[in-house]
Amino acid sequence: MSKYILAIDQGTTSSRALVFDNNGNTKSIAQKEFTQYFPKPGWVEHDANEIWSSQMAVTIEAVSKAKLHADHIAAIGITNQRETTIVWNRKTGEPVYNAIVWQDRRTADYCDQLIKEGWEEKIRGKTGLVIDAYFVATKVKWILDNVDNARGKAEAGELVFGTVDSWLLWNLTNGHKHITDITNASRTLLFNIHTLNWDQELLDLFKIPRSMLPEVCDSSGDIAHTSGMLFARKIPITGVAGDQHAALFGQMCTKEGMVKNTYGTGCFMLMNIGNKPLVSKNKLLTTIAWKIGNEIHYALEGSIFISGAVVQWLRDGLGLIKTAKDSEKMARSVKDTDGVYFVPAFTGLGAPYWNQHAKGTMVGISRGTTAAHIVRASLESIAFQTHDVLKAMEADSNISIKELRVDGGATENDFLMQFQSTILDTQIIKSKTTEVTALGAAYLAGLGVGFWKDQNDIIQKWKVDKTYSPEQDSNVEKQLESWKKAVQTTNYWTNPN
Ligand SMILES: Nc1ncnc2c1ncn2[C@@H]1O[C@H](COP(=O)(O)OP(=O)(O)O)[C@@H](O)[C@H]1O
Ligand SMILES: O=P(O)(O)OC[C@H](O)CO
Repeated sequence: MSKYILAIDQGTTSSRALVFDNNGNTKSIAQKEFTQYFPKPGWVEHDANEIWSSQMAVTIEAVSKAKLHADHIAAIGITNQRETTIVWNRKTGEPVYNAIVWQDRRTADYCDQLIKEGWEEKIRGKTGLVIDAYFVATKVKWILDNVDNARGKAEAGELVFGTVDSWLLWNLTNGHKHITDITNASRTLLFNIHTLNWDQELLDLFKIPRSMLPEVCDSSGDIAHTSGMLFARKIPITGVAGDQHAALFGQMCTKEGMVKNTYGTGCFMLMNIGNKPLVSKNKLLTTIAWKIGNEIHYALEGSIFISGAVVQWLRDGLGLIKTAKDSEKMARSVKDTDGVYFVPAFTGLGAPYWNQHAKGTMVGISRGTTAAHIVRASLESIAFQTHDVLKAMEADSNISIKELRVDGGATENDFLMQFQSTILDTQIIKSKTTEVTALGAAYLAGLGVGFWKDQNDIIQKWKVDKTYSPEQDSNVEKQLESWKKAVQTTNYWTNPN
């Protein structure tokens, strides 16, 4: 009877739900965009209640579109935008403030202070992360310090915090479970990735009461059940992982050295590094890829904050293109960028540069520069940022990356994928399923409920759509050199000393 897995994919710009069959084929999909709030420059917020209502709406829609009912769903898998932080009232379930989104920079100055105080090495050692406004802890601290009575209530045990997985699980279980999966926990700056526990020294540093913390669960297994509010039957929730971790699993990068890059709003490259948390010497992050029972995998991660979002900006901010797809035609209409380089540091620069205060910088403009050159430079910037992360990853792991598995909205762009392959001198392999993140969550859930026997059962289902191989281009070195100078210019602009 239960022949399908339902995946809930709560992303930065939209909530999605997908139903997958036993072969990993998509039976139905429903998607709803929700409101982005930008209350001040550098601030990005979501309405946590809208996250939940949009997610609930698409979940019901996906099941009904597939002409199924609750009995047909063997299990639910959850995957989510990571680091986005919500604090809510334990009794009423009401958020005390909007969700502070991963892109939000409001705590950048406080992070600078922590760096000055010399916390970098200790925090990296314990959490695998760098000190940056990107992560959760400083966002929770900001809410406790800035929302009326929040700190007092938190200290009295009245408030709880969670990332988006935790918020969805709370609502799906009607407030019965306050849990988070281990991959999401590993993005908080509060979780020790060696001991696999919340770290008291870091909780003290950020002044976050322990009573606010969710319980940490595995990424696959018996995690929770829906409360019966959403669907008549209580459905088991047996898979939960942050979206990039789920995508690594969905790409079946289950062996050490395998790498994927997801080209969505941002770009996130993850390499499976096996069961040892290798600490990066090249400004990458170490994160927990997944934990299933006693089996733990770590990953090296390069987080690029802006990739597909640059194309949205070309469309909505500059009006240079009508649709994201147009960017390809326009980029191809010129033979190169005519010397224009664009560093799209709209929300600071992530890996491997980590400049919290960076702003977008365009260099090399002349009277002959056209919209097409700017569009092309924007697409190329995605590939150049990916190049810098990949090189850092090779240096850290001592592995020469011969194959990069890719997914996400911007992989629809053939120009970008081909350029990427040439710049990296690496094969780019696009998987057949475009919804790899949701599929990864479905796989984790399916394994947790015995829908699939084991990982080998799943590996065979992974299929290639397209492969891009490097083209001969004598300009690559020169372009990389110019890109490097453009990044230096960006850094100089925000930090002239
Ligand atoms: N043909 C295209 N060329 C370049 N970028 C594209 C194209 N199609 C979609 N995108 C970009 O992909 C992103 C959406 O991808 P998606 O994987 O849905 O991201 P997310 O999960 O972060 O919302 C958008 O930022 C959009 O601009
Ligand atoms: O929602 P996405 O796909 O842009 O992913 C966001 C990341 O999880 C942020 O770390």
